[in-house]
Amino acid sequence: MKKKGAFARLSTYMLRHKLIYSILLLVTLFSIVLDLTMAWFLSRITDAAVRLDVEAFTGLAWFGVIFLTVAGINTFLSVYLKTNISAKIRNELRQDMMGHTLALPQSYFDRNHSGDLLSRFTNDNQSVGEACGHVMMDLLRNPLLAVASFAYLIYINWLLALICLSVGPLLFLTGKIFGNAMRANSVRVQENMSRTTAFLNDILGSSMVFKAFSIERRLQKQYVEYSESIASGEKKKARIEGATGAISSVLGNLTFLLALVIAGWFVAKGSLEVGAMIAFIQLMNYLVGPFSVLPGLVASMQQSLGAAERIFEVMDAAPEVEVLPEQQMQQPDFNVLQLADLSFGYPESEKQSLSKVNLELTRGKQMAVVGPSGGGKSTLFKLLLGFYKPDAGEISINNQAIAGMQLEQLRSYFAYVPQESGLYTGSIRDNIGNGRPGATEEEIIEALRQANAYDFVMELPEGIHTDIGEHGSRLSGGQRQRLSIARAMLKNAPILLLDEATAALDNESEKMVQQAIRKLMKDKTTLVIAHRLSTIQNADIILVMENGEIVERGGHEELLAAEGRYFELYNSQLEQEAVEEGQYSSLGGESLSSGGMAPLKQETAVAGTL
Ligand SMILES: Nc1ncnc2c1ncn2[C@@H]1O[C@H](COP(=O)(O)OP(=O)(O)OP(=O)(O)O)[C@@H](O)[C@H]1O
Repeated sequence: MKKKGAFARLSTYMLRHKLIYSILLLVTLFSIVLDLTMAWFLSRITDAAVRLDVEAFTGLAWFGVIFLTVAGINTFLSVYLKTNISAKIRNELRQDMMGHTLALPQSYFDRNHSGDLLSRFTNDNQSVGEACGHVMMDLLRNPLLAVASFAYLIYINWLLALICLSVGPLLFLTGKIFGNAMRANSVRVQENMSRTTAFLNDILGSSMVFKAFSIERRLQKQYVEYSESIASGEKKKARIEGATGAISSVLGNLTFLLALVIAGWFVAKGSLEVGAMIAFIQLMNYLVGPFSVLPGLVASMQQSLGAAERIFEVMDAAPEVEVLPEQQMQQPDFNVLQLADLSFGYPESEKQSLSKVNLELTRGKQMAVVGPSGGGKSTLFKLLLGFYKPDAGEISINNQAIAGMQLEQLRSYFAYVPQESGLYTGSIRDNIGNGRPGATEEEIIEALRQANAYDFVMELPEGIHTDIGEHGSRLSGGQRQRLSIARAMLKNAPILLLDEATAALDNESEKMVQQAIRKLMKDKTTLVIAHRLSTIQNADIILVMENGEIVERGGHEELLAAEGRYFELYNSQLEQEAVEEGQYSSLGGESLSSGGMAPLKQETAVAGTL
């Protein structure tokens, strides 16, 4: 039933190309006429030869030339149109799928592996394209060819025709049995391919990790397993195809010999001409051939419908927006952001990640959220940006609940600097330009200046047009962060959401990043997740989050004086940094970064305040 659904859905794409399909249908029907004409032509040549009719050969030769030319043109049209229609439908499906994927909520991306999605965009898309072109037209052509050939055979000699037809069901049965086995196997191969793509996606995107941990051998071993599972499926496919081919060919040859013997007998008896016998043999191939290819085609179609289902599964996933958002050009006014009794647990988790969170952030204030890992800090940001909806409680901006806002309107209040810089392959200009569409080169350069990124960008071979590689891999961690900050600067939204990177940067780089952050925070309302408490001592209010709850709040001095959770965190960080600094000193105080070793954190907790 599901398969039918997939076919009906696919038909809506096919119906958009009625004209091409109509021409393709005519070309296909004409190819059948040409096949029958070929049988007729062979019989004429044979008869002329048997009758020693030399004169007839001139006309037949001309006919042959025209026939071959027409057949050639028809074959060209058929192949071209089938490939063309496949390409068109694949293109439309890809675009629709991308449009939908971009509209999917964050929860979808959290649940599904990007490699699996990738395989739907590529392998499944290709399989569906083939179904809409070659497979479908061959499914139409083969039965029609068999019927037309059978009619012609009956016209020549009905008894012989019926004898030949009797082998058809046998061939069909063979094809069906093996077709089922083939389908089950190809589903397994497809699943294995999808798992392998996901695996490749993970490891090829993190080459530094597998190198640093020296897990190449383990990955190779794991990949060998994946690759072997695909190969074993393909070997099984070869066995099934081999067996189908062998049985089909034995049955086909048997039919051929049978027809030859019987037709020869009719010729010897004088009730069939030699030319008719030749035509008969040719037609018989047209009659029997489809019986052996049809089950394979049906299996192929079913496999493609399985692929279509996987594509439609993505398109059926509930989007978070009906229409892809437009980037807002106008800065909205902002006065106050409020969270009232906000509670939230991730859909697949029983744990509450946020529990009755209350806060108020007014214009121009700087608020910092600190706390142990897993406390709920990033989750808070995800809810603010509308990636997830709260289970209870409310978020409001300017006293308007965000639940009633368009997502693009909500997101226009925030400039987000994520922990991972979130840069794309492409030029620096394009990446920073994502902050505001249509930004001029001067504006981009100004943003780079403010983010302390201008100098290093100008030193790159092509300046702002330099390609930064996958996720900015050709840049240092600090450079990536500064570009991410420049992008947020360009957006110039009223509230800055800054998820401070936990990655250790060398001193110089960190100073540059901190300066950039300070500029970014100037005159801005800021909500910052801070991992280094030293960076937030000037914040107007500090919230300590633990187990999804705000367990303490207040100014830096106030919280230290209270000697509570913040005090503990602060002291433990001081101790840790003192230990690290001790380690650094014991190494002779040389520049670790210049010595080629991993940089240790050297600053004390009070340094580098914002
Ligand atoms: N997509 C998810 N699905 C299920 N649980 C999640 C998901 N993301 C986070 N969690 C859980 O929610 C809780 C809060 O996580 P969150 O990422 O908000 O912590 P955090 O305070 O930002 O931690 P860190 O400082 O390490 O970044 C954790 O227990 C975490 O395991």
